[in-house]
Amino acid sequence: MILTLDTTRLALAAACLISYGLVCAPPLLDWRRRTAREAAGRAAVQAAGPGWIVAHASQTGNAEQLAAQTAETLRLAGLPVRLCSLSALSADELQQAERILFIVSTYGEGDAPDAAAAFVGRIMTGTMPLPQLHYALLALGDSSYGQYCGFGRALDTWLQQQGARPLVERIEADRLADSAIAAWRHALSHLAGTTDAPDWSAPAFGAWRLAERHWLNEGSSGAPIYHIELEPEDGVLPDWQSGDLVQVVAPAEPDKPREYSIASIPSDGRVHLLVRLHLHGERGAGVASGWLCREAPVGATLQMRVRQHRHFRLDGNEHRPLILIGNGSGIAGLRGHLRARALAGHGRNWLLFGERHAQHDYHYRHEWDALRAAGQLQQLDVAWSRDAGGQGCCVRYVQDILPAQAAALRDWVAQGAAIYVCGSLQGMAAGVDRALSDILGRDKLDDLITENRYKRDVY
Ligand SMILES: Cc1cc2nc3c(=O)[nH]c(=O)nc-3n(C[C@H](O)[C@H](O)[C@H](O)COP(=O)(O)O)c2cc1C
Repeated sequence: MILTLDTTRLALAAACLISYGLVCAPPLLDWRRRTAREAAGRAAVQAAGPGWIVAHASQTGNAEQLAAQTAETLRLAGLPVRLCSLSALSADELQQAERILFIVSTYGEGDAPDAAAAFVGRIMTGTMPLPQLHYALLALGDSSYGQYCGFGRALDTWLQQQGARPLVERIEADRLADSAIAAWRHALSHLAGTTDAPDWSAPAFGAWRLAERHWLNEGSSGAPIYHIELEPEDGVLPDWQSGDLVQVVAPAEPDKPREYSIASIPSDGRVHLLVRLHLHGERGAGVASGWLCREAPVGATLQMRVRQHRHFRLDGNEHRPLILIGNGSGIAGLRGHLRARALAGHGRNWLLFGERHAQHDYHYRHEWDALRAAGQLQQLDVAWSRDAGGQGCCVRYVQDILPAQAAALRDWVAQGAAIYVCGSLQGMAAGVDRALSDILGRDKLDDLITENRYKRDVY
C-alpha cells in the first residue's frame, strides 16, 4: 500500500474522485428512476391481472360516484379491486387485465367526457388484441340528446372489435334512471357473488325556501336572468364546496330534477343560484326555469339537494393562481370560486367574462369592483357581444379576449395557474378551447387536463 501526505497529490486524487462521481451520478440516478418507474408499472400490471378494475369517465361526477360505489361493493364481497379514471389505464394494463367494469358518461354531442380525452386519443384510435378481457359497461346519458350514450356505445363497440367479451349486455342509464342503476347493481351482485350490496340511494331531497329573487338584466336583449337565494327549511345548511351543484325539482316534473351551479359558499348562509329563464317561443318558458324565475312566489318551498361536482372544485388548486373564464349564467360557478378565494385570502385571480350588453348584463359588477379594490381580483377582462362596435371588431366573445392576452396567459400558466371554464358549450367552450390551444399548444393543454389544471363546467 502506498500512502502519501503530499497535499497536492491528495487534492488531485480528491478532484479525480469528485469528477468520477459527477460523471457516474446522472446515469445512475436515471437508471434508478427508470427501474423505479418500471417496477411501479409492473406492480400496476400485476394489480390489474388477478383482480377487478373499475374505470370511470365522468364530467360532473355521476359516473365517478357510481364507480366508487361499484368498487366498494366488490371490495365488500372480498374481491381485490382497483378504482381509476379511464385515462389512467395504460395499453399494457388493458392487455393484462381480465375483468374491467367501465362506467362512462357522454358529453358534448356524443363525445367522451374531458377526463377520458387522453384515453380516446391514446388508446381508442388504434387497435390492440384484448381476447383475455371480460368486461361490463354502464353508460350514462340523456336520451334528449341526439347521440344518446354516444361515448358508452363507442367504447363498447371498440372493446368488442378488439376481441374483449362482455360479461353482461351494456346497460344504459337515461338521466340516472333508477331502473338502470338497479339493473347494474343486480349484474354486479351476480358478478361479485354477493347478495348484500350496500345501499346506493342518493341523498334525499330536502325542503328549501325561496328566500330572495332579483331580475339582474332588465333591458337586455338576452333572456331574463335571475339571482335566487335559498335557505333550508330546517335551518341546517348542508356542506358544499365552490364548484358544486344543486338539483332542483320543479313541481310539474318531479322525475326530472334540473342542475344549477352554486354561486355561493356555505359561509354566505344560503345557496345562491343564477338562473336563466328559458324561453321557447310560442311554447312559453321552460318548466323548471319558468317556475323558479317567475311562477314560484318568494317564500315558496321547493325540493332540492346539493350534489358534489368534484371535477369543478378547487381540489388541489387552492394555492395556484386561478384563471376563470365564463359567459352568461356560467358566472355562477366562477363566483363561487371567487368567494372561496376571497375567504381564504388568495388574490391571484383573473376573471374573463362575456355577455351581451355592458349596461344590462354585467352580473355582479359591484362585487368584482369590490374584489379588485381589495386586491382579491388581480385582473378582469370583459367582452360584450352586442356592444362590440365600441371595442373594435375583434372582441365580441370571451374567447376573443385571449389572443391579445396571450403573453399574460402564458405567464400565469408558467406560474402554475389552473384554468376554470364555465358557461355555454355551444360557441364559448369550443372557442375558448381553441384560443387556449393556439396560445399554449395542444400538448400543454392536454397536460393541464391531466394535472387537473384545466377544468370545465359547460352545458
Ligand atoms: C353539456 C352536456 C352535454 C351532454 N351530451 C350528452 C350526449 O350527447 N348524449 C348523452 O347521452 N348524454 C349527454 N349528456 C348527459 C350526461 O351524459 C348525463 O348527464 C350523465 O349523467 C353525466 O354523468 P357524469 O356526471 O358522470 O359526467 C350531456 C350533458 C351535458 C351537461
